Amino acid sequence: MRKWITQPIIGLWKQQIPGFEVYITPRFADAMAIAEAGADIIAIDATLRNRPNGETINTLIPQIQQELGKQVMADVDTLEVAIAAVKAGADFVGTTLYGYTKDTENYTPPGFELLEKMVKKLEVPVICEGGISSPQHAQKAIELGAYAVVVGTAITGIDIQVKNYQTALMEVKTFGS
Ligand SMILES: CC(=O)N[C@H](C=O)[C@@H](O)[C@H](O)[C@H](O)COP(=O)(O)O
Repeated sequence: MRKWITQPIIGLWKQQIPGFEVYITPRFADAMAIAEAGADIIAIDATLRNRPNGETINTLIPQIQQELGKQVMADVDTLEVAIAAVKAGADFVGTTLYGYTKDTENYTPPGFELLEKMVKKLEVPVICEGGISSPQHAQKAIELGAYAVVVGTAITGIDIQVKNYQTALMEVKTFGS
């Protein structure tokens, strides 16, 4: 992508590491690979859960900024985690993990409530990511003060969308026959 566009790219690397729940850019080594691939902003899981090699957001965020010269987007699930990430130096925070951690498993993205709280409390730009599935959702996020909106599955998840149509139509067929 870097070769074709000049717009800023947010990069991340999902890595499942046995024994750890953190999987979005869990280690500095992962961030390094993303930086080499041409990302301008590196998104990391900024929750306070354990990560490999004893790394923490307090070591990882400054290291990415100082050694790689990249900005950091902190993917968070709660306001407390967002505050800690900003304290550690995060340049952006995102609602990415709202609904995807033990602390938020009873909530469903988009995290508009979290977005509102973060916009009110934090000095850094807040990105609304996760569960944005219509232009109206995106509009609402911006109205609530989001600096930017990330749309994933609703645009790129063609396999999921086809499956949803298939499931819905199978139900009609089963119940209707
Ligand atoms: C929780 C997690 O792992 N989120 C990931 C973040 O990198 C991606 O799988 C999501 O697609 C992205 O956040 C956009 O969300 P949605 O696909 O709902 O628009």
